[in-house]
Amino acid sequence: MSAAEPLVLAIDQGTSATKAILVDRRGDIVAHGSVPLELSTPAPGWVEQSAEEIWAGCARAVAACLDGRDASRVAAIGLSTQRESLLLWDRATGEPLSPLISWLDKRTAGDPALLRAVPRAELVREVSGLPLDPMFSAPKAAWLLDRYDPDRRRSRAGELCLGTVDSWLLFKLGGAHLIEVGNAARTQLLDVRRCAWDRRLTQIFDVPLEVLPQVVPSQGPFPSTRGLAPLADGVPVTAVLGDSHAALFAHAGWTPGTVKATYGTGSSVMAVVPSAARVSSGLCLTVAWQTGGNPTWAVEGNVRSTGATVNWLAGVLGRGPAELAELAADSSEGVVVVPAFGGLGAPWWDENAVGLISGLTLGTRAGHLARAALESIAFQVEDVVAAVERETGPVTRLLADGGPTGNPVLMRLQADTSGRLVERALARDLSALGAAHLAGLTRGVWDRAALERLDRPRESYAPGGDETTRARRLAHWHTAVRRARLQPTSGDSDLPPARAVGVPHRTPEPSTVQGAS
Ligand SMILES: O=P(O)(O)OC[C@H](O)CO
Repeated sequence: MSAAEPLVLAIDQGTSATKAILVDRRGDIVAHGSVPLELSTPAPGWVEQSAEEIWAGCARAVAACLDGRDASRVAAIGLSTQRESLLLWDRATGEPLSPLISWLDKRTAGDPALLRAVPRAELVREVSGLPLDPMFSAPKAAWLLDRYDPDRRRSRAGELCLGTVDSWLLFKLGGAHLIEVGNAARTQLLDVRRCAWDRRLTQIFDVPLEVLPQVVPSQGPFPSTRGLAPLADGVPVTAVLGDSHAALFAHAGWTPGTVKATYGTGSSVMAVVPSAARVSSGLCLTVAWQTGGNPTWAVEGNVRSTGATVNWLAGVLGRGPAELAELAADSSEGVVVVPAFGGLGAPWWDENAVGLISGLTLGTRAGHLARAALESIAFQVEDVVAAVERETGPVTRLLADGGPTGNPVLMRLQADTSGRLVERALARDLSALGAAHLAGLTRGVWDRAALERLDRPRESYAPGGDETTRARRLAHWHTAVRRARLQPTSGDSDLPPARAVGVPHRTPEPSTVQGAS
């Protein structure tokens, strides 16, 4: 390393792009690089990405970020990655045998790999902290092995490697087959309390232990860089975090009581909890990170469609997503959009919920629909925050990050809908920043006190309106959610059948998850 002030490089490998940032000792982002990433949808419900393209994208993002910079000043590297997505590769050749099956992929809904776990759903949930859902890695692992190693012979012989994106990048960097514990906690194969693979879960999904990576704490040890020009080989990777976990870390959400919401295609609401006690059925229990030997647990609720709803409606109306906020009327005039495009995630976890628009009249205009689409984001996030509040106690402020938070209409709506102070992070790329913060901490670029003091600029939105109006609006939303979750009765036999059933979840009744509403 040169004598000049050290810099930390962070790579955020996400679903739609790979970003790299360079962070100085004050915590300021001094350079960026970004490379878009393709998704392919070869069959209905299938979503794949190319593992080699992901690796190439990381290299290009790093090169773009370091362009014109002194690469020898990079003292440490942090990785933040999309989670749950999974691929299979050959250990000896390092060649991917499969594409990366995205977390968005629903191919395992109704597949034997997932259905054989249904009778053990309660055990799976208790041990892994996660409800059965095609989003998580375990059913993807079973699906991949059923195709590429049906008798599991090559898996048991140690010839194959299953891995999430962090595993893949670490393998490409240093040849070791590892997974960071927070990412492992999202596979549904980990005992979330012991932070170790669980034999009952691996048996349920028929995934031999030999094909799984070694679970490593969030500060490593990880391999150093190799082949990531213009970096010299040997720069240490000193932090790996799941992207949602990394955003919570960047918000300084290290203690119970701080709740963050990351807005993107979907949204993740997450908060650290004091212990790994059982959580309510609407939320997931996960490992936020493991530093200094101790795991920190968090509860998380994933909303499937937030930014995606805006993109969808903008497309339908022939507008750009940014125009939708300008188009939005001051009121939806009773129109409610329930964006259950692929069922509903937290806190409902209902595969069979259908997307709907309710409250249409002959007076409904595009502006009312635009308003209702934005409101659906605020309502869904609030449903999860209310569930988190039941686990952690009063939540008076909500820390927000992600692209859609740049929309002031949405942020004001969130504050008014939630009745909580919303504080939006002004820094871009919070997931990358969180990985940089932890990597710099591990490497001694800053100590804990200096990390706490780093500037975290925010913009605040105080809640407006009164409690009665808030409760009435939420009740109206929940009525529409109940309609979206309504199943046809046998008397509706002249109607087309409900779409293919995924996994029957035990879902909470609206009345039990509305909480304060
Ligand atoms: O790639 P993102 O930022 O949409 O995040 C994906 C999540 O990690 C999926 O759980």
